[in-house]
Amino acid sequence: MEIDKAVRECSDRRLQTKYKNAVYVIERSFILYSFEEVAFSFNGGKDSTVLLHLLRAGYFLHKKNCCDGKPADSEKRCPIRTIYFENSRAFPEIDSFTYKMAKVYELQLDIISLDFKSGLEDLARKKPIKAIFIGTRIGDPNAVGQEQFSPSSTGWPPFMRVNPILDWSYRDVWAFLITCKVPYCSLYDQGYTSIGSIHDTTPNELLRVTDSSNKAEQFKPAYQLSDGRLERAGRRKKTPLISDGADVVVNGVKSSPQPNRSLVASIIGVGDEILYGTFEHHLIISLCKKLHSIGWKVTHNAIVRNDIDSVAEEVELRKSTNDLVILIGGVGPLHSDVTVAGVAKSFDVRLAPDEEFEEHLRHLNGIQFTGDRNEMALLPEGITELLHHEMLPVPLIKCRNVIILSATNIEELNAQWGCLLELPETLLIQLSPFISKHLSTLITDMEISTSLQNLCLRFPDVCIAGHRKSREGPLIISFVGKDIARIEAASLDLSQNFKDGTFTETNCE
Ligand SMILES: Cc1cc2nc3c(=O)[nH]c(=O)nc-3n(C[C@H](O)[C@H](O)[C@H](O)COP(=O)(O)O)c2cc1C
Ligand SMILES: Nc1ncnc2c1ncn2[C@@H]1O[C@H](COP(=O)(O)OP(=O)(O)OP(=O)(O)O)[C@@H](O)[C@H]1O
Ligand SMILES: [Mg+2]
Repeated sequence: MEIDKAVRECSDRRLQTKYKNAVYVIERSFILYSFEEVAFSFNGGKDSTVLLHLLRAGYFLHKKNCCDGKPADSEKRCPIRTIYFENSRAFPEIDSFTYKMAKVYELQLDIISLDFKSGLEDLARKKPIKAIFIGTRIGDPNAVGQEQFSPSSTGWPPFMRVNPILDWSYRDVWAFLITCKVPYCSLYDQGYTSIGSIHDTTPNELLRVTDSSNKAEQFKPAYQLSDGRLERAGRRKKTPLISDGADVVVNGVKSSPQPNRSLVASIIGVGDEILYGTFEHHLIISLCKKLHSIGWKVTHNAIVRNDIDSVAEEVELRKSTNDLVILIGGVGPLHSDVTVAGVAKSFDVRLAPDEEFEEHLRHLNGIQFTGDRNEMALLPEGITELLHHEMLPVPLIKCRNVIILSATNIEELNAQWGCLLELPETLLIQLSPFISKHLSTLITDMEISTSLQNLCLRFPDVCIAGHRKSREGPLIISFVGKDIARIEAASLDLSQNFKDGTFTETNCE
């Protein structure tokens, strides 16, 4: 069988292991379920193309091993029931590739023109389907919590989702397609790295090449994307990020601005040593200043213990009410480094080995891990995005709207912050900056308190605060906001309640 032979004869040990495991899952499924009870969910994408050829190999080997040594009637033919959910938003190239493959390999194609759930309900009524092969891979948004055999979710018709390539990486997918020299949809040679609908998919910007001679813009083929974590960079996010007026560019697509919205962040420092008072956390203060300088509001700072539950609780609390949560501290190989585990727990996912991250760590430390795996390379499964930048020795970890910084000193923090600002996927959009005005006065707190209270009610959009550096020194009233006219109006309003000369403008805070 040509697929089996190509993989067995190649020198890629890792691909051989992945292939062996996937074919094992497929062969066992053919034993567990009769041929009429299984279906293949095929949509012409790269992952389902890999699965198509694994199914062909698995079907052939199953026939050979289980049917009294009688091989399948043809190496090519794989008459498995194949379901394709067709819709008008699919790329024509995907449609035609799907139909072509179905013809070449004699798949029993069922074209379904309903949404996934209704289509599967309809299928369950008409056919005795018990298991469906799907090309889901860890890292796909819907892979969270899935195993190689995962029953369908509550509310869906009952069937087993069989995910033979769940643990395959982007690199494994391309290694397989190229090693086996099988055809794949032409869009992947035009820079598309993951394909959704015509409305939300563009070529991956990371593959763009500009030919300076004729100004033609081209894209390298998908298999040349070196960092598989960015395979979905050409897929537009379903919920565009919010902005406070400037154009927001998400994956190269401009979205309309939402004036006067602001973005909020929380910072969580992890470390018993900070709570004991033996270590001052200058990094958190510095992060506050950095966020403020790009127009973000910091709503909450917390210091938590080096304890998985303490981290998880705090992240859980902050992630739903903030646009971004930044964690700092508790990252590394020590027993007390529990930040990553805490983040996984807060999202209710397990930690799983991340081969790409492991390679970065190995490269950095030259470590030969003694155990099976390096514990530092265990990352929250299905929700982790590695943030790569040429200035970062190891990528930073992002899980949805939570970013984990590994900086231990101010120099490292400055470097990591600089990189975050340059990476579009960090969510750190630069907003219009905050403007502040400070008035200094020698009147007492008692004399000014009522006026300030009323002022706050009239100007809820301006942050008005008073502080003094010493009991005897002047009181400084600060006005902070984004609208200079409102800040001026608030400070004028206050001055008008007192006699001339009561306030002087000052630069110092
Ligand atoms: C054959 C098949 C079975 C699916 N089974 C489930 C399921 O059991 N539970 C579920 O929540 N979604 C299920 N889905 C939906 C997918 O998880 C996912 O929502 C879908 O692929 C849409 O992905 P997209 O939003 O990236 O297009 C299934 C999809 C297919 C094609
Ligand atoms: N329209 C569809 N019809 C049938 N199966 C589908 C459809 N859309 C998704 N699937 C199933 O879900 C799997 C995962 O889809 P996904 O889009 O992540 O991968 P892909 O389309 O194979 O490759 P790519 O990531 O490059 O788009 C597919 O491999 C296929 O099994
Ligand atoms: Mg796809």
